[in-house]
Amino acid sequence: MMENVGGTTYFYPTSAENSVTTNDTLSSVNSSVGSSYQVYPGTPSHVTALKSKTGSSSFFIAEDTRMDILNRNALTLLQPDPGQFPDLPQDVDNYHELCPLEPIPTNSLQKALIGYQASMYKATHIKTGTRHCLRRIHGFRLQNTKCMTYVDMWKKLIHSNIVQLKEVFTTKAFGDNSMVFVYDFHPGSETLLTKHFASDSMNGYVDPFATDPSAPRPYSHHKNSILRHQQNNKLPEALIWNYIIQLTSALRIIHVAGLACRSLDPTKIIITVGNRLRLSCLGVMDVIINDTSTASNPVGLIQHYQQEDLTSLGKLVLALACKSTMAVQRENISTAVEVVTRTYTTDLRNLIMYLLSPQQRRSVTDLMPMIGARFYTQLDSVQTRTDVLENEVSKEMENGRLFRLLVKLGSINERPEFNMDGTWSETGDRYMLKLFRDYVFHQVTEDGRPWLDMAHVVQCLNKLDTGVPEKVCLMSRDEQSILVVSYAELKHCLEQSYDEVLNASAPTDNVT
Ligand SMILES: Nc1ncnc2c1ncn2[C@@H]1O[C@H](COP(=O)(O)OP(=O)(O)OP(=O)(O)O)[C@@H](O)[C@H]1O
Repeated sequence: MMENVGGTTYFYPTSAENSVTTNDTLSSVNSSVGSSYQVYPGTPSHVTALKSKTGSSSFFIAEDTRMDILNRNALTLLQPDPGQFPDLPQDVDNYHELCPLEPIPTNSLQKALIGYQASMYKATHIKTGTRHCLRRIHGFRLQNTKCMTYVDMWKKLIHSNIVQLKEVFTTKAFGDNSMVFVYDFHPGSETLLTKHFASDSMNGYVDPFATDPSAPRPYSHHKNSILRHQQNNKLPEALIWNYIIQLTSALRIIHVAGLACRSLDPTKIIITVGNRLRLSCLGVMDVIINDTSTASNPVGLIQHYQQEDLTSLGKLVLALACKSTMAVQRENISTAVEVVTRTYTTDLRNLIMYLLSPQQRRSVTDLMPMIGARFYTQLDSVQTRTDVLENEVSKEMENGRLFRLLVKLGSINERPEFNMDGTWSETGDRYMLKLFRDYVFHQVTEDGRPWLDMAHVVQCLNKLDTGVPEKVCLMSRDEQSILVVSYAELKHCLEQSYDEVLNASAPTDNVT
C-alpha cells in the first residue's frame, strides 16, 4: 500500500501481505536454523549495553588470542629467503618451501643429542599444502629396515603432549645421505631448554651450579649461594606440577603402546602458548640407534628404555626445580635434592627421589598418587581455557554469519548491470535493500557528521538475518519517500535477489 502525507510518500504492506510474508519467513527460518527466531526476539541485551559505548572490541575475538593466532599464522606462512640459504634444495621428497628453524650446523663435529648432526626445517607438503616440521639427520645411512616397525607404531600414536610423527624417508636432496623425520608443525614453539635454562647473558640467566667448584671458599658457602640464587629465580611449584602432569601423560601412552621416548631432554621438549608441552623427537632414537646386540629380546630392551625414560624425567624435574641443567650431574645431585627439599613440598621431593631410584622397577602409573589432587586443578584450568576459547569461537561464528549476509548484500547493492538490465539494482526489491544499506551504514547526525555505531550495524544485520516482524523506516536519498518495511520482508527481498544473482552465476562460485 502507498499513502501520501504532506508530500511524503509512505509505502507499507497490507496486513494480509505482511502476515503472509512474516509467517513464510518465520517458517523458513525455523526450518533452516531451528529456533533461531527465538534467539533474536529483539535487541540482544549486550547490544543495548554496548550502544552506550564507543568501542566494538567485545564483538570480536579477544586481543591476546587474536595476536597469538596472528603470530602463529605468520610463522606458518613464513617463506624461505633463497638468498639467505642458497644451498637448500627446492624439493625434498614430497616437501618444498624449506625454512630452517635454527642455524644449520656447519661443523660436522657439532653433534646433537642424538649423536648425529641434525637440523630442523619448516616445509610445505607439495600435494596437501600443509606445513610440517622436518628433522633431518645428516649423513645417515639406514642399515636395517627392521626399525621401521617402530616408525609405524609411532605414527599411530596420537596425544596432545606429543608431536606426531607423520613419515620417515631417506633422501639425497641435501647432497648427502640424510634421513628425514616428518612431524606436525607447531608454530612459535621453543624448547624447554631455551625457555627455562637459556644460558645467554641477554636473558640474565646464570646457572647456579656453574660456579667453579674449585674456587677457594668453603663448600657450605657455595651451597648457600646456590640456594639463594635458586630461591630468587625458582619456578612456581604449580608450573612444575603442570609440566609433570603433561609429561607423565605423554609417557603413559608411550609406555602403554610398548614404546619408549628415549629423548626426554630439555632440547627435545617444545613449549607453546599456555605452557603446552610436547615431546618433539619421537621415533628418532629407535631408527638411529640400531641395537642389534639385544635384538633377540626387543621387549626387554624397550622395558629398559622405559626405565631410562623415568630416570630422565626425574632429572628433568630436578633440573627445573633447581633452574639448572648442571644440577643433575652426579656430583651435584645431593646438593640439588637438598635445595628442592628446602624450597618445595615433600611431594615434589618424593617424586624426584622415586624417579631417581633406578634400583627399583618404576612405573609411570605409580606417580599418580604423588600428583594427587593437583590433577583436578590442571583439569579445571584446561576446561576453563576451553570455555574461554569456545566463547571466542561463538563470537566469530556470529561474525561469520553476518559476513555471509554482507556478501549477499554487497553482491546486490548497486550492481552496475544484471542480465542486460542496467537498472536492476535500483528497482523493486533491490531498491529497498539499497535504502536498507543506507539505513545501516550511511546515517548521519543532525549536524551532518557520519554516525558510526557498531552495535546498530550488528543489531540491524541480526534482525535482517532472522527476518523478525519488526518494522523499519527507510528513507530515500532525496528524503522525499519513506518506506515502512519489516525485516522479514527485507530478508525475503535479499534471498530472492541473491538467488537471481546466484542462478545467473557459474555454479562453482556460490556463496551460501
Ligand atoms: N614440531 C615442531 N614444530 C615447530 N618447531 C619445532 C618443532 N620441533 C622443534 N621445533 C623447534 O625447532 C628448533 C630446533 O629444535 P631441536 O630439537 O633441534 O632443538 P635444539 O635445541 O637445536 O637441539 P639439538 O641441539 O639436539 O639440535 C627449536 O627452536 C624448536 O622449538
